[in-house]
Amino acid sequence: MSTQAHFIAGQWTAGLGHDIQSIDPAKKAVIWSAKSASSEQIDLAVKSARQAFLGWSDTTFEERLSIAKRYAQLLTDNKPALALAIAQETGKPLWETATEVAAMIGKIGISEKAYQDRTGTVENPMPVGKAFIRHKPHGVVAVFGPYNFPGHLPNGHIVPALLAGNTIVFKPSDLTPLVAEKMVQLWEQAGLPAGVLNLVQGEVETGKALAAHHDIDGLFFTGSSRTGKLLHEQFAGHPGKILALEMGGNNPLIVKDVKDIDAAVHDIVQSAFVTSGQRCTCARRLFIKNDAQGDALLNRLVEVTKQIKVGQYDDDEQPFMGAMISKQAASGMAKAQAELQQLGGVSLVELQHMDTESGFVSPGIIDVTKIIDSMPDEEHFGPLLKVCRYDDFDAAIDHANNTSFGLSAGFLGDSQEDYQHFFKRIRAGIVNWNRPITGASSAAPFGGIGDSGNHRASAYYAADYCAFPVASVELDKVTLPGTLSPGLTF
Ligand SMILES: NC(=O)c1ccc[n+]([C@@H]2O[C@H](COP(=O)([O-])OP(=O)(O)OC[C@H]3O[C@@H](n4cnc5c(N)ncnc54)[C@H](O)[C@@H]3O)[C@@H](O)[C@H]2O)c1
Ligand SMILES: O=CCC[C@H](NC(=O)CCC(=O)O)C(=O)O
Repeated sequence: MSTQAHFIAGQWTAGLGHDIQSIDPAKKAVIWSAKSASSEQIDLAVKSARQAFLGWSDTTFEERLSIAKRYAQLLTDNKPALALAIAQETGKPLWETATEVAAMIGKIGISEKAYQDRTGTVENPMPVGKAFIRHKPHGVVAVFGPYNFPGHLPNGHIVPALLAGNTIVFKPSDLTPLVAEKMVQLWEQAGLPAGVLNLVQGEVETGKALAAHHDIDGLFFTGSSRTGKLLHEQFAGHPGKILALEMGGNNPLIVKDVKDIDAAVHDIVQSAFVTSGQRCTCARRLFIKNDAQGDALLNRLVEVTKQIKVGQYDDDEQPFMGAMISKQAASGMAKAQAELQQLGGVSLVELQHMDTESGFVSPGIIDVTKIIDSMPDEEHFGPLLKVCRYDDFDAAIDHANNTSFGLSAGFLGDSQEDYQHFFKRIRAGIVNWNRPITGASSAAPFGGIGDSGNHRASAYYAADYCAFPVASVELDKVTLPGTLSPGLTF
């Protein structure tokens, strides 16, 4: 339980807003409760970040890095406790939340390299003087996190933003306040100066108030396309503010001519159902060739899916899938399935909301071949895979591209020529061959096109949106040029 839920100007403070709480969706227990930040407290958090900015941006990169390294060490020391908190708030199994903490630790080294590589200083000789390319932090930035990776994804904005010299007001998902609190406590222990990282907790209205604050210089957002678009509209007319949007997807996976059916089924399951389908990169639409091999693959997929273990995050024998984030999210998936069935989709494995008071759902597969042209282009953020049978490879690629999103896409097939054909035509920011489309590397850019992002990829390229470039030509004395412009006399 937490009462002092907000971290403003280096002090843990009780909220002055309304009651908020965090519920463990697997055990159905309240695990955190507090009061949200009031608009005055949000204002104080921005002011504190503004006050801390000059001092923080004046520190050297090495000084900032040494604090980030201490934070990485504290993450390592506290790995089991943080992995448990993530599991409790999200329902994700412990095997998976341990990998989330590992990704958070890995982010520090990767961001250090990315900072040097993408935003370091370049010096070029000139006939007179020198030319420099350097980078400066934007100032005060707001970081918004989603619930599905409550540690790793905000961490993916916070670490590079701090290394670049920005100060931050962090607004985590209202579904995962406990993890945010623990993260910020570790930064505090690592020795981050007061005001450099502030935490305000609350629901949508907290997000709205922070996003609307006149004194933020930018906003780094990971979340749904719906919210991202609202923020984009809100930032219209403010070209001076940097907005990085990491949003959802309606990601396709095409299978064609694979020899090893089990290997393909493995990659499909890993793409569609890991994290109970709650990854932005999860496969939502699966295109399978309409032939005997396609039939065999689909039968095997159905068989394996029915055997997927769903269970408690702390079960001794770990499940593949834990609970979804909330009972509402789980019933939302059952509703989405019912709507697709109503449109003419045929369930091959029915998704079940296993206990309506919890977030547990079993994975589902629905054949949407007959409604592929009429079904809504929506991200159903859970373990429901839509299957479409195709006769023609190019038509399958056209269908795969028939979405306003463009985050991840994959091809499973043994022909390199087919993959190259697919690669040329498919429109997405992450395109994989014979690998799951989830599990993207932090050492690569991560972002999508269309409704999936605004061309500010995160992960390795997060460095790019955390600083702006400054070009300088410099000479250590004011000097008359050797050759004067025509018409000038000295
Ligand atoms: N591309 C990526 O990197 C990526 C990664 C993870 C998740 N996602 C996407 O995130 C979504 C799931 O996360 P979510 O449900 O937490 O997203 P969400 O959009 O509901 O919430 C994200 C954050 O925005 C805040 N927020 C919500 N409405 C707001 C508003 N009107 N104004 C200001 N702030 C507001 C929330 O409180 C939260 O902190 C999925 O769509 C998923 O695909 C994308
Ligand atoms: O839910 C969306 C993120 C999914 C995750 N992507 C990453 O971890 C990107 C790498 C990074 O941000 O460091 C995935 O692909 O599974």
